[in-house]
Amino acid sequence: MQSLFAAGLFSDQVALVTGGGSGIGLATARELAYLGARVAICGRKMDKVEAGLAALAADGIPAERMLGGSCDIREPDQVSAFVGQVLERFGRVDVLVNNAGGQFPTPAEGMSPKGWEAVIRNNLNGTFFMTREVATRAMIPAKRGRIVNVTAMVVRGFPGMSHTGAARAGVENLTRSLAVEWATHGIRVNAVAPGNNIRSSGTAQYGEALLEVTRKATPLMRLGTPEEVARVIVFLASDQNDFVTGAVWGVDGGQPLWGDIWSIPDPQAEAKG
Ligand SMILES: CCCCCCC/C=C/C(=O)SCCNC(=O)CCNC(=O)[C@H](O)C(C)(C)COP(=O)(O)OP(=O)(O)OC[C@H]1O[C@@H](n2cnc3c(N)ncnc32)[C@H](O)[C@@H]1OP(=O)(O)O
Ligand SMILES: NC(=O)C1=CN([C@@H]2O[C@H](COP(=O)(O)OP(=O)(O)OC[C@H]3O[C@@H](n4cnc5c(N)ncnc54)[C@H](OP(=O)(O)O)[C@@H]3O)[C@@H](O)[C@H]2O)C=CC1
Repeated sequence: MQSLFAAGLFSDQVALVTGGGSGIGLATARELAYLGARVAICGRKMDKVEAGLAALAADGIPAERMLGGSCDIREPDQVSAFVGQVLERFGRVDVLVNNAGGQFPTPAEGMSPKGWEAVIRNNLNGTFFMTREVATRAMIPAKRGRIVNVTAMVVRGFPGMSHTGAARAGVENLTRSLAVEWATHGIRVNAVAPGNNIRSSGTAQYGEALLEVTRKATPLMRLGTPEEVARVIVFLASDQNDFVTGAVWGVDGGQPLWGDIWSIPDPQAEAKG
């Protein structure tokens, strides 16, 4: 592979990427590993994690520089066990990419309390549990860390998926709070918000028709790639990013600025006649 970044940028560093078995997480783990990092990836399903490890191996990353494990970020005990495994194997964590997440489309009025809670736990709680664990056990003691949270494009709300809109907005606010609280510990905390227009294993489940709607609502008139998102994550995770913290960077082809991104019934259809 070719990288925008200098070879060896992450030598001697350890990166933990949640949801690193597929999509944006895998593209991020791949680039970090290519640049010299030892990488740890996790997900709920071990087959996905194993496929991710196999993809990294096929790219020439040596087995001793990677670790995969099953970990549901919603479960503090599993988070603690996985971070323990990473520390036992690699001894440190320099970079944490909180990429794991997801939701399901549903109108708010049809959402059950359990459905709401499932998505808040998956995106907001899980991110906090992992972040706190890595910070307290690795980054704060080392007085050094780079955390990048992957959110979503929620500046216009998220009609049709209000649970994830609320959770991602929560993560963005958490990003700002921790950037301040942990500046003194040498930890930078940023977020990357992919547009709802990245072609990945994740968006594949929404189908080509919806992807086409979202492509047409993107000023650049194309879908983005996981690698394009990964590049921004990697910059924010690097020591080249010396003066950016508490920021939320969009990677979205201009999507927040224009167009209907998501086909929900027109809320004003009746009024329009
Ligand atoms: C291309 C066009 C634009 C697309 C924009 C999209 C932008 C974002 C893209 C991405 O995020 S890519 C990543 C994609 N991957 C996913 O989103 C999948 C992630 N989803 C999950 O992992 C799970 O669904 C979940 C959110 C973690 C929930 O799973 P959990 O096991 O906790 O739930 P359950 O215990 O089964 O159910 C709890 C509760 O939630 C309701 N529910 C769960 N799934 C669905 C569903 N698919 N549809 C409707 N409702 C769902 C379920 O009914 C339960 O409630 P009760 O019925 O018991 O009240
Ligand atoms: N692609 C896009 O257009 C957009 C993506 N995003 C966000 O970007 C991130 C990456 O998405 P993308 O690569 O596209 O999709 P993927 O579905 O490929 O990636 C999501 C990854 O997260 C893992 N994951 C999900 N929930 C958990 C959990 N509770 N614990 C541990 N791992 C979990 C999944 O593995 P497993 O199922 O095995 O747990 C999977 O590997 C997600 O947070 C997604 O919501 C946001 C906006 C747009």
